[in-house]
Amino acid sequence: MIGAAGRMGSEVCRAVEEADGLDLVGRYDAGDELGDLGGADVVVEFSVPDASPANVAHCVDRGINVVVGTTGWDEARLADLRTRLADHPDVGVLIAPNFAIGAVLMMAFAAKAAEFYESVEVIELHHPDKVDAPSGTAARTAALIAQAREQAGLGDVPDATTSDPGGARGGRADGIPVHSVRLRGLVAHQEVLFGQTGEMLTLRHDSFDRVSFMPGVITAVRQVADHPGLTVGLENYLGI
Ligand SMILES: NC(=O)c1ccc[n+]([C@@H]2O[C@H](COP(=O)([O-])OP(=O)(O)OC[C@H]3O[C@@H](n4cnc5c(N)ncnc54)[C@H](O)[C@@H]3O)[C@@H](O)[C@H]2O)c1
Ligand SMILES: O=C(O)C1=N[C@H](C(=O)O)CCC1
Repeated sequence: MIGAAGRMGSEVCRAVEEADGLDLVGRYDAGDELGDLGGADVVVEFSVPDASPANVAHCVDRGINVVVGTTGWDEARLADLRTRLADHPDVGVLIAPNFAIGAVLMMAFAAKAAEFYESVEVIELHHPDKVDAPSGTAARTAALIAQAREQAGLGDVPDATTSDPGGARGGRADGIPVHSVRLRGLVAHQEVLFGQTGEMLTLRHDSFDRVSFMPGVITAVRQVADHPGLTVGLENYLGI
């Protein structure tokens, strides 16, 4: 486990220790020498966006499969990883912005709904110790929605705003409005609002506890070696 001392890392260590047929062979965090990672077959990586690419590269170069939950993997970082994986065709890497089954379904439902609505906005809500905004889940949701809208021939979301000195309209990801809330007491939550004349559809998912991510992480650990190359999104392992 890389990032073992973190909120997610410590929960993953617990889950792996409780899982039948899995052995936790090493815990690594900032400043630790990764070396051969204790001879691991699979590494789980939940660290920080700026450290994750180097950690994953270290594993790939040693032929170790990796399950990555760290966010911040933009297209440039993914492209570098694909290049690296080309030299290690047997290694599997899964990068998933959200391992909660409900969040994976919410993203799939949002992609499905996108073509039917003129307006859409994403609101993500997380604990205030989170360092990145928008969340990886919101960024991925926006990318999926943007792709579906483009395929459906939908243009920009309607928005007549011409004055917004304080940034009250929030940010944009792939052209989709995204609003990031940071609030003590929250864990990880997201709403996707779809609007059409006379109606509105709201999709909402809540992770109230980090245990919600563990079934997805354990499923990924068990499957990653059977999926060589780079996979983005747990839905690809779940047949969603
Ligand atoms: N995919 C998901 O389902 C999911 C769920 C929750 C969080 N996340 C993401 O996981 C990441 C971690 O979240 P968290 O809440 O556990 O954060 P955290 O701050 O609690 O933990 C991060 C850990 O990484 C360690 N770290 C920092 N630099 C490192 C390095 N170079 N090498 C190894 N370890 C290093 C830190 O010391 C810390 O222990 C974030 O990017 C977050 O967005 C993803
Ligand atoms: O707690 C976090 O940080 C989370 N990050 C992921 C994201 O950015 O989408 C998933 C949910 C929790």
